[in-house]
Amino acid sequence: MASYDYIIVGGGLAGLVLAARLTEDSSKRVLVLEAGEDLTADARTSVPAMWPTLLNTDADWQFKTVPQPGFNNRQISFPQGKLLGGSSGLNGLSFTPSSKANVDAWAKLGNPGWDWASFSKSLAKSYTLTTAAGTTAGDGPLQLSFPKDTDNSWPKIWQQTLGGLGFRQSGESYTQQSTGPVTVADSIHPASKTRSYAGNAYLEPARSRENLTIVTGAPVSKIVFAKDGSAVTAEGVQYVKDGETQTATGKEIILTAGAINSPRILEHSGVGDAKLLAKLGVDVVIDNPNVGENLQNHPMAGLSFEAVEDAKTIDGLARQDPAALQAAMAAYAQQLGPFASSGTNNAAQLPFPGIQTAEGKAEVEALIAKYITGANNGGNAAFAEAQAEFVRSILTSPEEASGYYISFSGFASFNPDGTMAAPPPGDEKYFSVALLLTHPLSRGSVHINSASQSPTDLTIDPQYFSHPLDLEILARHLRFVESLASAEPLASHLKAGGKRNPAAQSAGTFSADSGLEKAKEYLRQTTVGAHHFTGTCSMMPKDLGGVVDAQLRLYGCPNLRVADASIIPLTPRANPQATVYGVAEHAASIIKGGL
Ligand SMILES: Cc1cc2nc3c(=O)[nH]c(=O)nc-3n(C[C@H](O)[C@H](O)[C@H](O)COP(=O)(O)OP(=O)(O)OC[C@H]3O[C@@H](n4cnc5c(N)ncnc54)[C@H](O)[C@@H]3O)c2cc1C
Repeated sequence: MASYDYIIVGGGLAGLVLAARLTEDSSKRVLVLEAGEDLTADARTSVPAMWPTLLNTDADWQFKTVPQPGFNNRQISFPQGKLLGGSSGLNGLSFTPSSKANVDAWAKLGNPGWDWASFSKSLAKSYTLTTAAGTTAGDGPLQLSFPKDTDNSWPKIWQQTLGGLGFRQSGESYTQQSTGPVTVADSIHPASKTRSYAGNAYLEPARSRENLTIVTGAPVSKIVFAKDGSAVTAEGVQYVKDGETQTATGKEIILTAGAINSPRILEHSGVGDAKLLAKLGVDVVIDNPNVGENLQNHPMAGLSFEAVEDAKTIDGLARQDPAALQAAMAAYAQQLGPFASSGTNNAAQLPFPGIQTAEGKAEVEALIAKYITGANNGGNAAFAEAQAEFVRSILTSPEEASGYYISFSGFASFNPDGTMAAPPPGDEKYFSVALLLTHPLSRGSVHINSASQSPTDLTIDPQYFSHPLDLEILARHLRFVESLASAEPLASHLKAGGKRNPAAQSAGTFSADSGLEKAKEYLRQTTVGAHHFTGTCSMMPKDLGGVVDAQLRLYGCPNLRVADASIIPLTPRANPQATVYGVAEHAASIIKGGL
């Protein structure tokens, strides 16, 4: 049986960052076990716009929530990458670091060394950013760039419209804080305009190292523990390869299977709530009811508005019009056009609508007083208090964002089950704004419901909108989206009285007196979950709800660490990949003894 210094369970975003960094020391032998396959040579991972073609294939875990009462009992299906590189190989490419306030709040929970000042250094190790002017910042493996197109007027329209409403770009858009319009970088290589991700940027330079072994198509079923009195040591892992169960042993195990699968593997291995595990017939190794709790995700909604006839949008391509497809392919040959970018570069981080006025301040204070109460906070009371304090500080500051707005030159709407909706038939063009609640208070859970491993052995319950303040805040941001559409210069690029996405069309306007209630009902009907799960093996003191300590060691088993999106105790304010790269770089420094 082979033995290693480190066994990395899950060769996804965090797993491959760790594999690359830990094998820099040639004396350390590292094994990576990845359930999915190596698709690094597959065009669906490399051509930026092709990622949706990987959804609902074998490269996707194809998860589904239980019915969500806050979403009128809809079940929301959602993807997670099952391939070398994990979700970084099929994600939407936006690279949006979180705010200083968010990361500092992790440290405040009792995680020394995880404040913004320290964490941002690890984040900076991960990327090289090439600006539109061709200058570079940083020298990390991941390549970031902006679209090269110069004939697109939407970015200016977006910035000028927000500028007219008092929101000017501030701070640095991708390396620190920023409130107002932001130009978001893509994880796309500036030279080739292909996806840059853990599967190539981190893996390629490390792949040929003799001390690195990668096994794909190798789902890990459990961690093997040894018990000596009350001391628990992780000895190795059990995995399946070509239908055969195998075991690998290692001095240290690092779990990086993502926010859904990391707690799943722990529970199948006997680490979790003893009562739940005993009921399912799993032998309990470490009793910690926090495993699988604190599941956080951004609720995401949006509005599409009909654009004027000569607007440049991607609706023709989305309707698979052959001429539009041909034009997009020709443009991609020049490293331009919709295939060469995420299409989500023009965004905004905006505070509570109206916070700049005395009325707005009073409104948010009244909402906080009404809704942040013990009865609503649920779960671990001490954590709920800390989380509420953090969210209160965000909501009451004109410098912090409670809404993340992503503009899109085309129809962008979701089906009731969370999948992307196609544009309605016809030849109308659309401009859309997707809206995310940056820091939801609602928290859910993911737990196994059976000791036997199967695709249905998980109960995933994000509990969207279970905290009533989330809906109240998002509804006010939705109204603000509507008001944006009637502000200049954007208004002149939309058809007066034009169509909207069908659900918005039937809901009517949200700005009238009864609009807030309409907005809430529209959100219950149409909001979906982003693919941004965090928190299920949270890093914080155990009595606050923690699963790992600030060195990322599992409570009760010091040679098992968790080091992926699941350790993030308070979710980042927008798309999380940048933060997960930072977490993995930080973890590598901790493990190598540098921190
Ligand atoms: C469709 C989609 C779009 C997204 N868009 C964006 C975006 O535009 N911007 C952004 O910032 N973020 C985005 N994200 C989120 C981002 O990609 C994730 O937050 C990030 O990849 C999480 O990293 P991770 O290492 O925790 O997990 P992952 O990258 O998901 O890696 C986990 C790995 O573990 C493997 N694994 C799981 N279980 C086992 C097992 N039992 N045995 C062996 N291997 C196992 C998985 O197959 C996977 O490879 C998106 C995510 C998705 C799914």
